[in-house]
Amino acid sequence: MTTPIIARFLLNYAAFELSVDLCLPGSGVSVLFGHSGSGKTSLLRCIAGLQQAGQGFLQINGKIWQDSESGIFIPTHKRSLGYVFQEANLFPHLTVKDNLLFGLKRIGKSTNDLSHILDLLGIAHLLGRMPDRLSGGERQRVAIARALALNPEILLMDEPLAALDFKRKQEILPFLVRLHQELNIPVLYVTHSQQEVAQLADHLVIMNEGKSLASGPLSDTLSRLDLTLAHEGDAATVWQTQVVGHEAEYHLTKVAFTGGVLSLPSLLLAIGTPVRVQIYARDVSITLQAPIATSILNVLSATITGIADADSGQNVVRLQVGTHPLLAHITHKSTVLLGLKIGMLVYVQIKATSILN
Ligand SMILES: Nc1ncnc2c1ncn2[C@@H]1O[C@H](COP(=O)(O)OP(=O)(O)OP(=O)(O)O)[C@@H](O)[C@H]1O
Repeated sequence: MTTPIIARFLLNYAAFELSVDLCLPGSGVSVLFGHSGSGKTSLLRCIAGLQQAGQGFLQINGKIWQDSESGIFIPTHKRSLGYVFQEANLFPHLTVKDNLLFGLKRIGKSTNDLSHILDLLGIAHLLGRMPDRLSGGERQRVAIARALALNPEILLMDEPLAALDFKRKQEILPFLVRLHQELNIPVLYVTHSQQEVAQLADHLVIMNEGKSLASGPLSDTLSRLDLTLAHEGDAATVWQTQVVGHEAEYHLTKVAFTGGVLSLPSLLLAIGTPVRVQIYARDVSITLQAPIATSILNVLSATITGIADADSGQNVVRLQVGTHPLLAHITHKSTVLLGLKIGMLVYVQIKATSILN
């Protein structure tokens, strides 16, 4: 059992107030998502102790790092945390190895102790290089390794991919996904990118004007009809599935989730491999009876759990498939013609899925 993170802060700048009361999982990736200026970095800085909120309570891994009522404020250098910024900020005059060893020698560690981290981030072959001979993505992977080197109890990442171009982002994301699967410390990850949310988040916090508008498991939060995310053109839910079989003759892979099986374009993955799939609301249609002749392979039974008011002729319908929430964007006319109501048992047809990892 991991202890949840408790973070309560009231921080006042001249023209901005951060006021949050969060309880976050003590493992996995919690993404802080929100518009520019919503307070994501300020929250991360309060957690790191780089900013001292006038009123605050922070508990990480069962330890109290701040309790303004009791006058407790552990300074940043005594907090067991790793911090990764947008820019890698490596020491330019030191090799990758010496950058990693900086701070480690003091506690008698060598790069041998880091072999797992080096493997995870694919940087073992770069140890002798100077930072100016690294690509942006490599530099950032070294910065992440440096943040992990001291074995922190939490990893804070502030838009670690924002300074990279599209190609470099695609290059580094699989490393972050691997980290996510193998790290057993909690990660707080700030981003504006929906792609990073879909690929990395287990828990999603939506920040708005210094407050947490929503905080919950990824798919539950993505599918909340009272939030704008579910209404956007690229609204989607993300399901955790597992490879259960392949149909080589049709170039298909079957993945199972609690609620059924999905067919996906062929994946070269062993049975049992976890796979995240992203299902766009625009790719989901609803039928009252099981379709008998349809080209769509993924037909699942579902229960309607919510219908948002029609906006410009379109309804957002939230469904439950097994234990997974699902969104469908359908025309208001279809909602009326089919007589869709909360609680109805229906079938969903899922036209396409994006495989995230
Ligand atoms: N040291 C400071 N003094 C005064 N105001 C500040 C300070 N730091 C941040 N702010 C203000 O606090 C608000 C929140 O800033 P913050 O950097 O936390 O937002 P953010 O959500 O991380 O934004 P972005 O996504 O653009 O990085 C902004 O209005 C910013 O101008």
